[in-house]
Amino acid sequence: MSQRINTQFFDTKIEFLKGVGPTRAVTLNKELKLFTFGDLVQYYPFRHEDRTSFQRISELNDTMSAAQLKGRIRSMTVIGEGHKRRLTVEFTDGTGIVEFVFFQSIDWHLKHLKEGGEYIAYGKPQRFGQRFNFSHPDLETINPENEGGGYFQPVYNLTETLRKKYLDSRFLSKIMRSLLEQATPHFRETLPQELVQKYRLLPKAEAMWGIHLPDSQYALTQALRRLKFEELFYNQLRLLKNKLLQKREYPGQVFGNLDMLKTFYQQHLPFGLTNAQKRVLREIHDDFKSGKQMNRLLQGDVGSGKTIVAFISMLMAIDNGAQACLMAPTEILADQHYRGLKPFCDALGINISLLTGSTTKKGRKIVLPGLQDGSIHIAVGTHALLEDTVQFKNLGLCIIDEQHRFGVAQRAKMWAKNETIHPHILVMTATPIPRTLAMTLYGDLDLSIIDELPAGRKPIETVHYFETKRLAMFGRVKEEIRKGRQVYIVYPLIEESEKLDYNNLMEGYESIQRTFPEYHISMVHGKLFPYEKDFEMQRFVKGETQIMVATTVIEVGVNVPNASVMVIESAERFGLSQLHQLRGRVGRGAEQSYCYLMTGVKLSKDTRIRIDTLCATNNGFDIADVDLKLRGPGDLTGTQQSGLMDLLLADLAKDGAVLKAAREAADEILQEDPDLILPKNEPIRSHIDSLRKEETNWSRIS
Ligand SMILES: Nc1ncnc2c1ncn2[C@@H]1O[C@H](COP(=O)(O)OP(=O)(O)OP(=O)(O)O)[C@@H](O)[C@H]1O
Repeated sequence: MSQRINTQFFDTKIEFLKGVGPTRAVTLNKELKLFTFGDLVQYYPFRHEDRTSFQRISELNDTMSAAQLKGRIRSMTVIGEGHKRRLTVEFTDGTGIVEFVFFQSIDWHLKHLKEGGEYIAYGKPQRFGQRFNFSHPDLETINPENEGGGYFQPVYNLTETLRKKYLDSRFLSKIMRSLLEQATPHFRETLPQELVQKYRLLPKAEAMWGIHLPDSQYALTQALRRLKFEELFYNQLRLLKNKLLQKREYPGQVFGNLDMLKTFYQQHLPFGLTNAQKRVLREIHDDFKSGKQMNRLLQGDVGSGKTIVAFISMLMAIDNGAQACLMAPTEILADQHYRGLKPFCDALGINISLLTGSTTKKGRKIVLPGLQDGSIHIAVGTHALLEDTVQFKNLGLCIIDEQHRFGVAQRAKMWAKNETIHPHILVMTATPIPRTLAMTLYGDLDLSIIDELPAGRKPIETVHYFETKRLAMFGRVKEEIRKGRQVYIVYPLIEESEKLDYNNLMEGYESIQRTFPEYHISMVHGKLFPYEKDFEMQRFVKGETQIMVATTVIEVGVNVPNASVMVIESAERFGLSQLHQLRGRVGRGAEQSYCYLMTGVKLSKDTRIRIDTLCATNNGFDIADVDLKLRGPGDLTGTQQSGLMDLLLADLAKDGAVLKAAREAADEILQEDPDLILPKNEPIRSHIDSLRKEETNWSRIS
């Protein structure tokens, strides 16, 4: 989120800044989209080089990520020709000799560097034989400003054109200094004093100096903390304020009657609910009683029993004269939910129907009128439910399984299916999202977590096998099948190399047929027609086949409790959360289950971490944390574009503590002053005003 500083001073064009002028201004406009003082001052460096002290050549070692030397050029030699040409420079400080190597801008260096001249050099030392070598070090002549070291050099993102024109980080830090000198009296405090004091934050102006030109590591850390806090505070304030508005503006149907639920609970529920399931149901019921429209995210690890929570929530709606729908991301899942819930519905006298892309015209002719006249109580389906032709008499609850496959737009579409009084929305996800991410991504939803697995589940034992040990793995698989268990063998399928993957899958299938001639095998992949998928799936569900060879179509939600082995082929090609999801297809009954990760022999560092993490833990939330660190939030959710995530400074993988504090602060302020009218909150009001000019995200909020 931009941290716009809205005073006239910051609207001044950068060409008027000392050291810039019209020509450079045009380049900066074009290359970095920097037009005004405000743009420039918010162009933050992405790191700082520690130029506080000098190292001696005799002290250099291999572990240093960078070193700063002060010395003299002994000689310069050009070696090679054409594009193999390079310049080597011998440099000494009296304690030893190092070599600088330049592959580019050789002529420029020859012109500007002088043998015998004294310079300060900064770069990464690398040992070559007896000597240390610096590739393209940063060289400066010694002057009164840099002679003693003692400063941090900010490093800005630059383009090639800028570098060619010598508009480099040093240039930017110079103009930044002159800008900050002028700007200091113009910075407005964007946070209320109370917050600045309570969270011991630097004042805005000081933080702006600190992030560009800190005089110590401490000053930099403090500046970053203050600015990240501000960014996250406004991010959370917006989400919480939205939530507040929604609660205020949108009434919800009240579902107070629980008769059907009690009958179900006493007569039909095949197991006792876990405490976590009970707690979550209470949270949902509290929402249903509140008279406000519910918007809740239900997170639960794989196999934690979300479906039954969904069903009981639907019962509450139906018991009170409303209809409910459950939307799943794939036909297989929709079908599974339908088959799983149908017997319960039959026992309770509830009409449930399935609506997917493969529902026939004839089928639709029954389902659509049934939903419209209210005789069908529950619709289970895929995104086919979103179509305009699907109309409900009184949709009271919409449950969306696996939200991240649906967009926010779809959520809104479901919302509009009841114009009189919007349905309650429950979003369920089995991909645990780290708390920090959930707070920013779904910060406007209430959060319920099922953090407990049903009793009697044994943790899945996960083992990594290199391809060379395949036979040993097959041996263990056989053992399990002999005990009467079933096995999944999953192959990756990604679009770019679909054909290749398909061939792999077929080869795998044949080799499995050869290895297990005595057993029956099902195969499911994306090229099958839905009815074929369904047929194969059902053979496995019924236990007619012992092995299911599949691509990731089975990734989410498939529930066959007798399956106790999951073999993941080419595991290096899957992301961590996806591996966890796949593994979650086993361990759903009382038997000990196993997950075998097959990989080639050469593993990258990231793959190693993924495999080790999976072997070490079954906890989806811990896994999500590692995944966030490995992949970053955008990749994890595919929501980089959503606008919710465009954080400039804060890193959700690392700044969890700041985020928590910022959310707490935003929450406290809104509790006390929901409309932000108290005089002490004036800085917030005027900051939002300036943000609103730039960002539509804020425009709804008054
Ligand atoms: N309290 C419970 N005690 C025993 N078994 C339970 C309980 N709750 C659910 N189950 C069973 O656990 C299995 C997994 O439940 P469910 O399919 O709802 O998981 P889930 O949370 O949707 O997980 P996933 O997202 O992996 O599909 C099902 O066979 C279900 O019947």
